[in-house]
Amino acid sequence: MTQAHILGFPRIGAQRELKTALEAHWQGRLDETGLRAVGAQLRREHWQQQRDAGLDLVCVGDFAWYDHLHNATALFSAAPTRFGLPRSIDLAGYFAMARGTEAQPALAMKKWFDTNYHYLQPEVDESTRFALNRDWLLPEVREALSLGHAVKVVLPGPLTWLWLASAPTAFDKLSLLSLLLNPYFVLLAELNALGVASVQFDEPILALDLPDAWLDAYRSVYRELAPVAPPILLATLFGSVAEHAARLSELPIAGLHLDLVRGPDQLDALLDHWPAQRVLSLGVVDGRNLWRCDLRAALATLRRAAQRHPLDRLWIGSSCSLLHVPHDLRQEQELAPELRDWMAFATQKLDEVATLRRGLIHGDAAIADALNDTDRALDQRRRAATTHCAEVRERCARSGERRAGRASAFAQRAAKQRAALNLPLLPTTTIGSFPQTAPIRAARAAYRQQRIDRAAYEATMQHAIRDAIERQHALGLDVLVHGEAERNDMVEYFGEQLSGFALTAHGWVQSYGSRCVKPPVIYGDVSRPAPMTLQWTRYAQSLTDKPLKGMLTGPITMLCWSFVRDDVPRHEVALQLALALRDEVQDLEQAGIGIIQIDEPAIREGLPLKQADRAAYLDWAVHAFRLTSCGVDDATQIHTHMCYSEFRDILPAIAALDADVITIETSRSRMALLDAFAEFAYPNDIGPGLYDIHSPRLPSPDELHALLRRALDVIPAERLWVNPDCGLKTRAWPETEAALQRMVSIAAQWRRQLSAGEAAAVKPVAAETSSAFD
Ligand SMILES: CN1c2c(nc(N)[nH]c2=O)NC[C@@H]1CNc1ccc(C(=O)N[C@@H](CCC(=O)N[C@@H](CCC(=O)N[C@@H](CCC(=O)O)C(=O)O)C(=O)O)C(=O)O)cc1
Ligand SMILES: N[C@@H](CCS)C(=O)O
Ligand SMILES: [Zn+2]
Repeated sequence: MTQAHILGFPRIGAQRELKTALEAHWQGRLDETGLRAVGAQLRREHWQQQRDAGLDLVCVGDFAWYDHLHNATALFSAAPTRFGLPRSIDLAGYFAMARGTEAQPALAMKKWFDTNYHYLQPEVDESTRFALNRDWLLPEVREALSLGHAVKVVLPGPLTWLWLASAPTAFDKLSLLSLLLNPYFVLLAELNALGVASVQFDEPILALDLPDAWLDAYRSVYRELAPVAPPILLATLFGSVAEHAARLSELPIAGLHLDLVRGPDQLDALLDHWPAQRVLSLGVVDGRNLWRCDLRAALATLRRAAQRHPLDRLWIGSSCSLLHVPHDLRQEQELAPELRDWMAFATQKLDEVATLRRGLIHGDAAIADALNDTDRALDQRRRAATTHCAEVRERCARSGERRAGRASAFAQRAAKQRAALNLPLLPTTTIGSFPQTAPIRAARAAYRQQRIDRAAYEATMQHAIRDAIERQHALGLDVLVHGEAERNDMVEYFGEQLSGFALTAHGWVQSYGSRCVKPPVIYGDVSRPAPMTLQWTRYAQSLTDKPLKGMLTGPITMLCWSFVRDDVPRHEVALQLALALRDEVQDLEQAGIGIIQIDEPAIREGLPLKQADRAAYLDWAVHAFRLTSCGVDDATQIHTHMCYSEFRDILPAIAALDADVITIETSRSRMALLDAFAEFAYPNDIGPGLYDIHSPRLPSPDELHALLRRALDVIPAERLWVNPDCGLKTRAWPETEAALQRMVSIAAQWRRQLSAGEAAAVKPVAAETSSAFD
């Protein structure tokens, strides 16, 4: 029977109930029973929503306390031995790996393919062994079955889990595959016995360029698992798998899911190969963006498929999990009705999927109201004057004619900057944000709710900035920042001030663990009506004689971390953003700000998954950054910052950005990334992150010392900066100051020794007793 389903639902809750409960639990204000009750309630509500919308199956296994890949790590008892956990991982052990402990840094956090969601990276080596832990997943399956739902269990495919795991360099992870299949095997047999309707194996790695050995492994995996499992739906997502059509058709699986939003052209290749007696699930409702589905276009695609594949074996779905979109558009009462009419959040997408199923089976007449309403909204969007600005288009056309670049080469600029800034060897700095304290957030909430006026709000922000400057003075940092107190988020803040952007009030999307972001929506041409950061930066600089780093979010990060219009190519939107931000850079320079950081943490994330598409992206992404940054004088120092991504494969593009200084995340990988920068002979200054800011764990002086020493082994001291690996907004002041104090002190020791030519003799400062682990 034609079935309607989604690949997963957001778990954080319409009111971010899971976030609130998790943070209360971590702070000791909610016990495990209370936390579990919140999780169970959310699951119940989300299953009921799927059922009420008319979907044929509900997803079980998409709920996670922190991350769904980490759930599989717990389910298969694959904790790295360094955590010293018992074989059966419990909730406390799960959180210990996610957040780090006094003794152990957390698992590395990595970007989930090209999304802004972060997964916890499993760690494997030749001693890794697996066993099914029945405390995970199975109780949730029983929960859903007992509520009478038709259950589709969602699991990371074994090859995706293994591919994403980190391992020692020379170790072949595939050698663990047969061991990993054992617990899968046992689990699938149990799911079968429980009466689960289907198991969805998410295998997003199929959208990458995979080595043959991994592609070959698909056959043995699914041959082994299929005989004991409920019907297996292998879900591909985030790109086309057309080149694997023949190979996938040979797998002994019941169904295949295609992401037709990211890979619309793959349908024909799959229809050529995919056997008629098996299920083909077509992901036509976009799980990555919030634009309303063009129901007629989606129906046309489905009908084209139905001409070549039996209708009762066609499923209709979301392109990927709805994890990446906010919960419910009905909460957005403050959004302009015109704009709201163009959108669909997760809840509305459930209806879209169900409507498409009805339309496909019963014809247009059965969904006439929905079709007419969509036609009206989409037509209105196409004709809207608010999306088009002739001035912006003309400026972009003019700017596209030339390549942007700094006036002089790095060496000449560096000399002028040294003279202008007068910084010591191994300058110390931070990445931009300081703790977003309760009073800061409360003042912003009060201002938003009009309980305080603009003057009172600004006074609170100025107070926070003054406080941050004083603390940085006391710590002895060399390059100061204003601390970003006034920013709710590094992307949303700019979105609020740029034309062409709209903001939601409740459009939260999980980024990692309990942390959420509210991506702004780019619906029209982008421009900058007025300076965005000048006032705060000037104020901060007025409080110090030290250099103060201006702080901007770069064009590619603005693009990647927003919901972007789908009626204009992404490279054009990037160009518009670059020109708007370029104006801000120049205003900062004119105001006497000698160092300007343009954050581009998302530049790697935007990289297409397939090699063949990468050069074109990197070309326009680098151009956008250079256009933003290169209009300044040689003596103005441009910094950039990147975090939580694998940068090895884009080092030439990173070098082509030609930022004078780059700060990067390296601490969770213990500087492994820095080796890549060194091997590539990265030419400009580097600040490898010396400690992980996403964990409340205080770095020990020994660790800081060892990491700085490793950095000095591969980067000349004259080009090395000392900093944490990302902004400090998620931390509290006591742990922030304690960590920075250690960092500054280690830098000072090395500086003294290097100046005295006695590098080898440097010893770590004595370890302080307490740890700020909370
Ligand atoms: C650097 N990172 C970022 C990514 N993406 C972004 N868009 N931004 C980023 O900074 N991707 C990669 C990483 C991910 N890292 C993080 C780190 C931290 C957070 C985070 O802390 N998120 C906050 C929400 C931040 C925010 O928008 N705050 C607003 C609203 C706060 C709020 O909830 N207010 C309450 C009232 C509170 C009160 O005190 O009364 C309300 O409105 O109901 C603000 O400060 O005004 C989080 O809480 O999860 C995310 C990604
Ligand atoms: N300047 C930002 C960068 C985060 S990636 C911050 O410090 O939070
Ligand atoms: Zn960062």
